[in-house]
Amino acid sequence: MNFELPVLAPSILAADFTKLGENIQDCTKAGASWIHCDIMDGHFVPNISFGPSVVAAAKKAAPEAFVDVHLMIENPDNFVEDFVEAGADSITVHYETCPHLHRTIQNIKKYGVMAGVAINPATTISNIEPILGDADLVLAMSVNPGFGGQSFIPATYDRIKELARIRDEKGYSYLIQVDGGVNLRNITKVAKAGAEVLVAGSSVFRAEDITTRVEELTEKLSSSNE
Ligand SMILES: O=C(CO)[C@@H](O)[C@H](O)COP(=O)(O)O
Ligand SMILES: [Co+2]
Repeated sequence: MNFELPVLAPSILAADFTKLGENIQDCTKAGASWIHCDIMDGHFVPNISFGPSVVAAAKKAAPEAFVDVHLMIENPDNFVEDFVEAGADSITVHYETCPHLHRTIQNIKKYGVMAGVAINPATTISNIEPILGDADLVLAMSVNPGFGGQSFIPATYDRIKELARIRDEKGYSYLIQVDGGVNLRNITKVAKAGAEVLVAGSSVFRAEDITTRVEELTEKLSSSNE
């Protein structure tokens, strides 16, 4: 899969589902190479979103896009195969839902997709240190998971830096992803802290013009490297 870092991952949770394909294509037209899909079960998080059929529809709308599936569900192992079949290119599970996280990560990798580990804002990074060498992606949640449209929690900046420090020190290779409350005002600071995959939902899909907003956010990401 071809993408340059840092990369924007528009979250379709905030899309207009009556025009999902069109909304996604507005993103890819503007150069978005990732699409983020939020799966919520009403148990781990207090909200229900959608399942594999919507992920399959997203993949159909943009077959060339990298489909990033964020599982905010209990017992994620039971659903990995369904999301792979739906077209997921990466599957991220929450540390908080996985008593056998090592096994879950290996199970995801068995399908040949990227395996990610997410942590809630209140979870200490040291909890996932034993698994960091196996993870392809680490997602530091910058809001409490469950809803779009929340405000970015500023303590996340230090957590991103810590994840980058551990990766350098240990020679690991995971991508650092940040999710929640990313917008035009803070995206440069989030990227400069070391985030490489930046999820944005409401900032993209609630904009007057989705394509323009993706271009604006991507431009800020490109210049954050300078
Ligand atoms: O996983 C989640 C929320 O739990 C996110 O992916 C949100 O969907 C991001 O939305 P915004 O905060 O950017 O509106
Ligand atoms: Co998400």
